[in-house]
Amino acid sequence: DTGSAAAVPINEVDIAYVTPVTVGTPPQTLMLDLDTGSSDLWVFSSLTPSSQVRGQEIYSPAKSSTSKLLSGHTWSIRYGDGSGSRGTVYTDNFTIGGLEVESQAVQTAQEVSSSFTQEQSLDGLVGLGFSTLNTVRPSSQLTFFDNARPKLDEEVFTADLKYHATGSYDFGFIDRAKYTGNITYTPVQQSPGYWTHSLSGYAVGSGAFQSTQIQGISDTGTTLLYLPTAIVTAYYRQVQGAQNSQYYGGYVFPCSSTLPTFTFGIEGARFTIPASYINYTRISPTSSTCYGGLQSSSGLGINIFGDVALKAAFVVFSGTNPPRIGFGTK
Ligand SMILES: Cc1cc(CN)n(C)n1
Repeated sequence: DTGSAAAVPINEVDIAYVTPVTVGTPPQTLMLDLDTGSSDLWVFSSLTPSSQVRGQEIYSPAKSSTSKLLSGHTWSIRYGDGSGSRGTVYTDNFTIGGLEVESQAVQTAQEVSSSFTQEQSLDGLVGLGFSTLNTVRPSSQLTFFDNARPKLDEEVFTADLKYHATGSYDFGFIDRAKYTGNITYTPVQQSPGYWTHSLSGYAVGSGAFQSTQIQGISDTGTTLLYLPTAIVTAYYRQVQGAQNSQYYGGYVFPCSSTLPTFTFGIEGARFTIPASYINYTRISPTSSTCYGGLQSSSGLGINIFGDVALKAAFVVFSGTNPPRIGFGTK
């Protein structure tokens, strides 16, 4: 089997991407954020207090003839950006792009943090990290990918995220029409549960490529690219008027700046992030100061290859044994 579904940016700066999924019988359609940086599948639901729901679609297990309570099981998750949610668990039929998993653990939110309430276009997340990260207790649950794996033509899923446009997620096949040349693969270290791998180096603009191993996680649920401070300062040194602002919590610069591109390496391959992806957003709608799509990872304890980097490539998440990740030019 295979599946293919859209990845739709939820706002004009691609802060996150959502994908239509269906839960239950008859199917209830929700727009979920497919997140390779976590492993919980959770949804706004009929159990979410109405004071915390602001325009989101909800899953109502009572309206599904195939829902089953996973009795005595709860979950609670906190993301790197401080957002979080918690609740109870049902199993039900779950499909993405025509690919169905029967009896998928669907984590129903009984509480969500304010940033989720404020994001009216996002109805929950589908964790596509390794199932070891799942927070359901007393018994942890499998991700959609792990449940779908036995029926997939190929043990892969791919991400084709786009800048200010709708991209796609595919399951079970690698679509040759979505990239040129070959996919370059590199090993993944699956503990503690992220898609952890290394970049082979970087270049700022037309500068020389610096060969250096940079370990981090490819995380479709994180908006920006977070790298070591030394690399980030070298980048913004090329930008007139750029500064690392305590007030805004990162590098800002005049929106009129000419930004350099940023190139990262995967083994011998090179992928260049256009300057426009790094001119991320105005710090407020009428401001002429802009916030960068490349920021320092020093506060995070981990480097994160988020959407700003991933949307510059066609990415293959391979669940083979051992797992690996592949990047193709598009
Ligand atoms: C909701 C959410 C998901 C992620 C990335 N895994 N972050 C940083 N926030």
